[in-house]
Amino acid sequence: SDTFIAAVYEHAVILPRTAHKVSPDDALALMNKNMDVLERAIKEAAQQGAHIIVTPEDGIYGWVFTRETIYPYLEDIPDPEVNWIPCTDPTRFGRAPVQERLSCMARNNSIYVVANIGDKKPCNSSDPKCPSDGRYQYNTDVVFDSEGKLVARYHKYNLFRQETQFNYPREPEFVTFETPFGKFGIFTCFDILFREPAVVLVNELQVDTVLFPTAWMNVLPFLTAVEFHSAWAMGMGVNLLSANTHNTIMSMTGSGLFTPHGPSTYYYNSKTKEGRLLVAELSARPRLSPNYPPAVNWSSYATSIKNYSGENKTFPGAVRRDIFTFSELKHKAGNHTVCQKDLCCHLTYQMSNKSKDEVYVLGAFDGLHGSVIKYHWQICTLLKCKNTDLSTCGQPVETAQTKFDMFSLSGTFGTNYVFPEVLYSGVQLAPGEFEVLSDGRLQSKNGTSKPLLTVTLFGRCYEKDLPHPLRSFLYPHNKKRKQL
Ligand SMILES: NC(=O)CCCC[C@@H]1SC[C@@H]2NC(=O)N[C@@H]21
Repeated sequence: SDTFIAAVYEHAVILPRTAHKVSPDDALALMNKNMDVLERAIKEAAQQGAHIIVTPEDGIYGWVFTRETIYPYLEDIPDPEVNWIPCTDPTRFGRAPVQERLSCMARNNSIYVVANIGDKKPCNSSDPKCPSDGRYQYNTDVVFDSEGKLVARYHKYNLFRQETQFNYPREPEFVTFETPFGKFGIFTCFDILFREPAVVLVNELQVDTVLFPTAWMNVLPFLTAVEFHSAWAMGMGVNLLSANTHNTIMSMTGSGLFTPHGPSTYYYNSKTKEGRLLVAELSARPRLSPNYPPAVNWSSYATSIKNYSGENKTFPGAVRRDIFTFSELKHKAGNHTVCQKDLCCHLTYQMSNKSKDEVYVLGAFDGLHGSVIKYHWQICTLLKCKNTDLSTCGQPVETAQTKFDMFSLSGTFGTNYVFPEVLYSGVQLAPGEFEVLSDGRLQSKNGTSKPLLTVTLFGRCYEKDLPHPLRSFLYPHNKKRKQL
């Protein structure tokens, strides 16, 4: 069929009450409490006609673990090649109550169910990389089809900071599966910032829709969940079904059904403690749709024009640890250029009202981001400073009062991987209010309906990333895959 109905559930995970190791029965009791909530969401999604539902990373037991304390929560998850329906044959691969229950939820409600659980794989001294406790532990996504069959298993490749409870898989896995409603790929959370497996799934394996369980901590100004995930779907030209964990203390909120044209529906709520189900109808094969966005040459416009207004003063400013080059937008309207290293960013803008209480800047960043894992960003951004003191430009700010009649932002990017972001006051997206031209300009269509926080072209130069320090230490002989 041309379309399908997709659902994501932002789940407020019930966390373990103790940091100590618990028995397998206690671990299962906690996981069952979470699965009780997920089951209600799955039933509701199925009633609304959904063909597939995505639930969040860490959604069944949380994230506060050591290798040892997570062990009772893990199950051996077989390769889907084995053709297994845990609901009808629960003991075929040993004890697997979580897989059994997820499979039954899928089967009983005739819906594909996507969940994130932990996989354990015993190893021994014949494997020189085998951890000293005799097992590998993986952060794992699983997919059960509408008959309850395990059809996909994906081990998270780009672990985030303190996920010390899990191992890095030796190689990235490129997991896809076909359905009557398109080809699907899957990866998890921090993976979205890297080439493998994310870009390979889209550009080489040509998936239509990416399934994306996440536990994403929001970071303004460029990396709040809905902002970046919506931009990634647009930049890559695929559907992205993003289910975030809901935990406001950890700044985790923001889920959505994102398409190549922008968000179909999304949710961001930092006030409530409740979860939320989102359901929407999406194109099954967006690349075949007549209005699929044309390819973009991200540097075409910016390299073709002369730098605007060379006499604007620039100043350095920190966005977290990254030092940007900024230039203040002193007037109600104008043209600006700001450059850093190989990147020049151009902006034409007109504010609806120029308030004395708010300062906006144009910023450029071209360099390595990150302290342990170092990966290369090229960023052009129009952003609101926290207050009128220029030293606050780049600090998180959630509200604004200034609307724009127009903006047009472009940059001399050295990459094809540029993700267009527009964020309004209150961390709200701007569906249908902006467009990306084939020459690389990100511009408003009819001005902004709400005050503006940021307009950003977020570029990733994957080939300039430094080798991952831990992965190179563990697996020094792994070859770099040839890039397209
Ligand atoms: N569970 C995860 O893998 C979390 C990862 C991503 C969070 C993103 S990565 C860069 C930003 N820094 C954060 O703390 N949150 C954002």
